[in-house]
Amino acid sequence: MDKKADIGLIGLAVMGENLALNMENKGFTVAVYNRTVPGIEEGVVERFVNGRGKGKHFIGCTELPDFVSVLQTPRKIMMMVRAGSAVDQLMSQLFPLLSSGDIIIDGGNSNYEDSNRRMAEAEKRGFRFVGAGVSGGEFGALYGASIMPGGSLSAWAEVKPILQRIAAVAEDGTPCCDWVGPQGAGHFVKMIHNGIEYGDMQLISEAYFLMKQLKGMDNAAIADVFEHWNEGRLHSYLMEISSMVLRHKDKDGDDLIDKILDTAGQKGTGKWAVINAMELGMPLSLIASAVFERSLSSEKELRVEAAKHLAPHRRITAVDDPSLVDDIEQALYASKLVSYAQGFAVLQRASETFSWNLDLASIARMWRAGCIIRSSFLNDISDAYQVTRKPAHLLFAPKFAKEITQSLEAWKNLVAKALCAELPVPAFSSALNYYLSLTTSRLPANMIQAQRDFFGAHTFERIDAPRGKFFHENWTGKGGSTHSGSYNV
Ligand SMILES: NC(=O)C1=CN([C@@H]2O[C@H](COP(=O)(O)OP(=O)(O)OC[C@H]3O[C@@H](n4cnc5c(N)ncnc54)[C@H](OP(=O)(O)O)[C@@H]3O)[C@@H](O)[C@H]2O)C=CC1
Ligand SMILES: O=C(CO)[C@H](O)[C@H](O)COP(=O)(O)O
Repeated sequence: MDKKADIGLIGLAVMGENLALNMENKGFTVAVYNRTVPGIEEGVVERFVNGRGKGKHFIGCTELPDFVSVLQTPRKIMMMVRAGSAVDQLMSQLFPLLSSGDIIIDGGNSNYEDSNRRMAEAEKRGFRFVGAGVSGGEFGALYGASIMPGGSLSAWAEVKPILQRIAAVAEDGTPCCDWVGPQGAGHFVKMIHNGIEYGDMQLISEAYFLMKQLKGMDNAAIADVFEHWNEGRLHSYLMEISSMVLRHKDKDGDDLIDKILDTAGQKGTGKWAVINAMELGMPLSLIASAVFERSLSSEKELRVEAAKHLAPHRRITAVDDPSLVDDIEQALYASKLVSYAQGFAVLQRASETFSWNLDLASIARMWRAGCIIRSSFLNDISDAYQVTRKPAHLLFAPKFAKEITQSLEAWKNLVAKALCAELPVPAFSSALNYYLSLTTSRLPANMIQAQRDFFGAHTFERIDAPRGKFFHENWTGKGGSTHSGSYNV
């Protein structure tokens, strides 16, 4: 063999295959491996090396020992396989084959807690581990993705020249890949990215639904609006592809969108984002509404039954409302602000809780190109955090504070109109409720505290006593003075 490979890539499905091609195109020699499952998954490596990889600098391997042996040391092995047990299985197959200092990169959508554990397991054996969130889908993988690496810090210098070369490049020339932090920080950041992706997709779907149902617009007219919005502050990849989706015809010349079943799938990262936000005590309510709406959408048969039994007379009549499209634009932008503010607040809390020292401005910069949520708006978020005194909440950044207050009137009207027309807008309304709660200095939580103390002696704080001093009331005169602990979980 003439030359050893600069990097090895395991998993030749859509992401792995395209990342391998991207690496080779940037001048790296890449060893590729995919498992063989007799009778089910055979010949994957041969098909790739003799197909899209033909004549290029690939070393195809069908056995892991061969694959490991053709890599330059310290070895850099990137796995692009299904998250979960497949990653653990591969790592335990690799461990006996590796040498001290070798680096395993997990580029899949792994759970960050698994990455915490895997880094510890790899380091215990003298290896290094990088949990790298990768976003960009098929085309990002091929032409430039957003890559969020974290884990064993000493590995960064080794993997940086490759990961930054295959990353997308933002308009200012910066690669959309930088070191995120220790342990599973890279996968945590990718998880929040995906949660935000869920939120953006749900918001665009609600905008589409309102234009279709409440305004009676056809797909081409909605596509025109999306294209127009894409030239302004709502510019984003998801907005761009949504207009393309709306114009796409099937083989019969019909709009394909109208023939797609209304049940959304999900592979877990949105759900994890919400679970982990809850663990951290953070309100990620817009993303939660997007996850739950996907779950409800998948209950198609139940919804059809419910529509028949509970709302048999519902008829949505299109209204001639000249301001509706503008109101939707304002509601969409304001809701998007809420969603990103919530997502970044979770990142901030995770950074403090796990001592990760996340750089929020750098994370926003990494998401400006290559990834699914890429948009010009991320420049504004990066600017908001690139100041000496960071805002305690993204919505306090002067630009966003001004924009969200200016949108409030249209946003309220839109949500009210949608609900009065019996059209569901879970993300628009969740965002509005969050904004209203956030800006209400006295919420009715005093009632909840009183109820908790009444039934379980859970104690409460008083407005006329210092914070942290807890009281218990003998509400009925029949209880004792013993109270429960005042901890929060
Ligand atoms: N698709 C996308 O847009 C994106 C995906 N990702 C993540 O990248 C990773 C790869 O995704 P994608 O390309 O979509 O494909 P899949 O998520 O469908 O993963 C398929 C790959 O995993 C391999 N695999 C599955 N089980 C095992 C196992 N037990 N041992 C070894 N290999 C196994 C498959 O091998 P085989 O062919 O033999 O079945 C195949 O190479 C996933 O973690 C995904 O979440 C990240 C960003 C975007
Ligand atoms: O990571 C991604 C994009 O960033 C993947 O495409 C992911 O599969 C999307 O999530 P879901 O399948 O749950 O919609």
